[in-house]
Amino acid sequence: MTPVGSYRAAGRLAARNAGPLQGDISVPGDKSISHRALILGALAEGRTTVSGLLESADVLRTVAALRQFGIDVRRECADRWSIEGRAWRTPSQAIDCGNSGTTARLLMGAAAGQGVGVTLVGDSSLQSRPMRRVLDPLSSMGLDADGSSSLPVTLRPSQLGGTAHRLATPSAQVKSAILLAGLGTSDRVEVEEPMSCRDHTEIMLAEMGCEVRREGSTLSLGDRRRLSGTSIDVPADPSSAAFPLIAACVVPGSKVRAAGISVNPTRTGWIETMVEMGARISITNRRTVNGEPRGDLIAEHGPLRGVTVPAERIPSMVDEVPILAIAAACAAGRTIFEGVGELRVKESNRLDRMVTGLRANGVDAHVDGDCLIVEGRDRIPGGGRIDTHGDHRIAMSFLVLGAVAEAPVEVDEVEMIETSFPDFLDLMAALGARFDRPR
Ligand SMILES: O=C(O)C1=C[C@@H](OP(=O)(O)O)[C@@H](O)[C@H](O)C1
Ligand SMILES: C=C(OP(=O)(O)O)C(=O)O
Repeated sequence: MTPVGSYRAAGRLAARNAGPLQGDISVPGDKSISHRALILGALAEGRTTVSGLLESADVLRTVAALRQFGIDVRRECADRWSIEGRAWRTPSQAIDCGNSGTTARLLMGAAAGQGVGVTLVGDSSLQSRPMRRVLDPLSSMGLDADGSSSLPVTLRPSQLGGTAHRLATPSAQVKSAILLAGLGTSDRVEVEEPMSCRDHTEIMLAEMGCEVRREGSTLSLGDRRRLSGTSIDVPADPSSAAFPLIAACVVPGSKVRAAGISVNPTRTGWIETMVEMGARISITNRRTVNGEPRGDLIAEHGPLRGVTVPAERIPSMVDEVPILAIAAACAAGRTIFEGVGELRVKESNRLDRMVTGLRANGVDAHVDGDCLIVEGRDRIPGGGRIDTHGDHRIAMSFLVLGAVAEAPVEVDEVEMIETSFPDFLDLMAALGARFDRPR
């Protein structure tokens, strides 16, 4: 194996156990809040400025898309973006959402509400992800769209009315699409969520002056639906922070600190789960900025035990299940993740990828219905080669496993880590992780 100089290159990469991970890290901005800051800024009257924006491939897809809708979105300087809200224009060409489900689904809602037509396309992974869950409620509001259940999808300019929609799956993307579409009508717009899922859209709508009410599990838009431009500071992404912090929990002798991480309760299911497993993770310096709670996190190595994670908690940790499955592999006893069927329709079938990858590294895991079951071990043999199916969270999860396994763990591709966490490899290397380019 040849040691890697710059970790940002594409291709295969192996991670090997090189001892403790230690240091302070600066985790990039939250992906969900970054998409929303751009889209809501484009829907607002006046100028919105954003600091801490995540400059990852997925978020840059949203930037490019908004420019196609005629919005002036600029990177003013390092760490400051501006968006001048205005009426949206019908784009002259199809919008390529790349690998980003959030871009595709939130833009469907926003474009429908703006009464503009658009064709949305995506990469092969995004083309295989379900879009009916967004198109059905938008159609019930009066959207005229082609009949397809996946991308490419064409929306035609439509005048929307109201809806009272109960989410069939606890999806923040679907909830957000309906609320954004609802900005284009004065009719009653209600969304009922069976389990609470990330609430960044509601929080940011309210911050920008839109009336959003919650009664129990039902959200509704009030009469005031005009947004005013504002300043947004994006907290660091807890879904990205989970990789180095969980790595610190499983690699003996490690201690990692990360400041300014979103600790919005709709995102902290992974911290709750790790703490239940016995992990030494603490949150200090809690504060709220733009209606979003954030705090400083410290994670240290310690013994973990298997737990059962209830289905109701999954929406608050839906993107962290792969890295939590790595923690479960290092825990004493069995961990059961209940109600994780949604992982089948992410960038890859993440249940299948985790089971196959864990087994390739000597860890027993299986799926039973919608449950993922991982049998923890006190030593991880490693030595597996992972076919990531182009999924960033699968690649990062198994590179973390390599930091604790006896033999290196190799992933087939690392380029797509750019979609959510462009600095992941360099940040892990700065903590002491070692990656090699397999010959
Ligand atoms: O709204 C969002 O920003 C997101 C919601 C989640 O998807 P679902 O809405 O499909 O659960 C999550 O997996 C995705 O990474 C980001
Ligand atoms: C599922 C994810 O994102 P998206 O739905 O935006 O593609 C993710 O980042 O894990």
